[in-house]
Amino acid sequence: MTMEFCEYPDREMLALSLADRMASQLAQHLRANDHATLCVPGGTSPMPVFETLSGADLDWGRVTVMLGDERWVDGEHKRSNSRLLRRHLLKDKAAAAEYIDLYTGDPQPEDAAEALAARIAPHLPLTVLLLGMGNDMHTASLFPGGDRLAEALATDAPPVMAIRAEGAEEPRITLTRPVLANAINIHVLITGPEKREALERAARLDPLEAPIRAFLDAATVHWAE
Ligand SMILES: O=C1O[C@H](COP(=O)(O)O)[C@@H](O)[C@H](O)[C@H]1O
Repeated sequence: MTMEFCEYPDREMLALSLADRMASQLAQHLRANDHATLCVPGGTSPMPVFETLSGADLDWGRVTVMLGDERWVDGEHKRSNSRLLRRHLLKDKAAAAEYIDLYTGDPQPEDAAEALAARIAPHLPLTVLLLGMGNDMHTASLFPGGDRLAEALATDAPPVMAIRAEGAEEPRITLTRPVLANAINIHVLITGPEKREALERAARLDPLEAPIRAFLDAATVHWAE
């Protein structure tokens, strides 16, 4: 499989079109299955997609939503990915979705990884996965230089792992390569020239240097200036 690249005239068009595509994939899955799982990134880029998706006409009561990674901070902290999700996605029609919060309140993410793996297991494979990417080519919390990156990128990695990296401000919890790469539909959302250049560079590198690389062959990349 090779990466599909979609370029949009502006960020608004990107958000509308990507949200529509993700909603269609979830709806199609729900026509043949009882449940669907939507996995999304944190950070700032996906906000407009969330805003549109939250109003999508879907049977949200049969959809489980989770993040691909979380910063180990309280749910009300300004850097919490869950906080962003609650404000921009889990509202309107999407308020009916089940949400699996990766932040458990345990002192360290290591304390929570095993229980989280058991919690997400019945919801796999992910039906629709949206990934973001940092300028350093990290995706989810798979950071270049992360203390357990090689383990998290291994094909036999545990589904959920704690990870620490210089580029991350706080300890993280992340879904790992086997869970992410096994998603039925994979989308990558990036905006701006710097991220486009980083993505093009990542395509020529090893996942250990550019973790997003691990998912590109099966992904549709969505980009706007
Ligand atoms: O720290 C994170 O960063 C990436 C990219 O975020 P953005 O703000 O540049 O869009 C995000 O995909 C990841 O989920 C998040 O934890």
